[in-house]
Amino acid sequence: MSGRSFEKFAELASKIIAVGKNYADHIKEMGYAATSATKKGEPLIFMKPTSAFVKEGSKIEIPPGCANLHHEVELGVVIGRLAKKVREEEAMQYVAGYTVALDMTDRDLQATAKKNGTPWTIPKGFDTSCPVGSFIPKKAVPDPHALRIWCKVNGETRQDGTTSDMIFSIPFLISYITNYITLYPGDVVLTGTPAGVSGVKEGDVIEAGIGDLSKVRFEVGTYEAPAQENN
Ligand SMILES: CC(=O)CC(=O)C(=O)O
Ligand SMILES: [Mg+2]
Repeated sequence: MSGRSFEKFAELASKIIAVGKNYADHIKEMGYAATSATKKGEPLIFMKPTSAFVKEGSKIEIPPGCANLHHEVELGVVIGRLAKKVREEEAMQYVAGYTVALDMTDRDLQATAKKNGTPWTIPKGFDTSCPVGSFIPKKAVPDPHALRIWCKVNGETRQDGTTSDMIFSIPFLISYITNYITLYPGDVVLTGTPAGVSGVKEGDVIEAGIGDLSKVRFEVGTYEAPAQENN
């Protein structure tokens, strides 16, 4: 993204790589047996399409047929340089900054996918499933593993955790992911959610933040077709 501002990360062709089961309290609330994300003790990785990005000012759309839409507040890591097979010790050099993100999830559809062993593409990747805040430059965050991360629905606190509770650290995750998938400037890595995920419905207001660094506000709504232009 040379010469371009990272403020635009959500408008470019940026991948969203998401990490699941990275906080023990969330693993517990979801009823998972072990604290390792996978049988091999490696992180659980999935992707969201770029069409999942939504910025403040637009609504989070409830996907068709969804009766159980959950919020998951997450620290988003914005990649600054092409990263391929990066060593853990050098991984932070590839970080441009951070953002507050929501990993919106159709929980019923995800449960069905888990039961059937099918991918989470629709339950995690539907349009507007990745609301993001503004870009926070790396220099504004002395320690990304010591940040309060919180989420409120209609003013009521639902999630209040700390990034110090991540099971897999940011350098480990970048190294692990780039061993398989090359990351490009503007790509975003969602680092998992702490406990407290809960359902939202039309009209609810979700606020989320990372410490005092960044705060976002999104309203939950339904899809509104753009007005037809008369030729
Ligand atoms: C169980 C999940 O939905 C995994 C996930 O996204 C997480 O943040 O943990
Ligand atoms: Mg998540």
